[in-house]
Amino acid sequence: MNIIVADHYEALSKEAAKIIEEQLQTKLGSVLGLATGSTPLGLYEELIQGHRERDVSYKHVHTLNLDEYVGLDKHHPQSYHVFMNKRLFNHINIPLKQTHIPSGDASSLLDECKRYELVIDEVGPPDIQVLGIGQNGHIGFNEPGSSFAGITHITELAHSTREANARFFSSPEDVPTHAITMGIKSILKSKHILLLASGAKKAAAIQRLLTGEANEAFPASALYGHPNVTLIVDKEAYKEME
Ligand SMILES: O=P(O)(O)OC[C@H]1O[C@](O)(CO)[C@@H](O)[C@@H]1O
Repeated sequence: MNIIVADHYEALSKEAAKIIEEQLQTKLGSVLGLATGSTPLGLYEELIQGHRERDVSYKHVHTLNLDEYVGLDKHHPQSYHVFMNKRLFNHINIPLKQTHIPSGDASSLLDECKRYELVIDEVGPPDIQVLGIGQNGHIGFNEPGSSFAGITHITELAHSTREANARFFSSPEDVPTHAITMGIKSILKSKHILLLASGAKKAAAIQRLLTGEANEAFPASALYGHPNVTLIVDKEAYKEME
């Protein structure tokens, strides 16, 4: 695992944006795997700036998002569809038909999981997959105990994940109980994984990631089995290692 320790969150976001923009220079029609949550927000701002100021183009890019809440339609303000449109897609020149996010309100969630796995195979694998990490080590919405052989599936969110994400909802009970997520096996198909972690709240997870062993109790440890992972952390998230 290649590790980049950035001084602070802004530097981390710039490092990640640099890697993505280099990828886009190499291959116009790159496939980007994207994540939600707070961590990639700075990266998305950098990418928007790169599009506006340096003419970085997304015309031929395809994106694949990791997950979506079950039960929220794509216009719900807390859906990951709205998140991605507001935070990135509406500000760059990517045709929306080239952006892919699982539907959390499909009439058959099982069929939606199968459909999305086919989309991953048709569009992907991502040249770069952006990942955040939960305090409990989740990647995507693969909570502790998720199989490393898992493909796109419906998952029950851990209590701690619902608590952590309650900040985005008007009340904690409004946080959905389930999500549709790419499985760990689907995530590991990506050619290069960019794992981002910022802030003291992630320090314990990063320490465990860098000192532990592969174990389904800690989903991020599945990344040991991938040949091309770059971890970009800020000093706060890396402090247990120093
Ligand atoms: O970046 P955050 O908000 O700390 O979230 C970490 C991870 O948790 C999730 O938001 C899911 O809870 C992921 O999408 C994200 O990668």
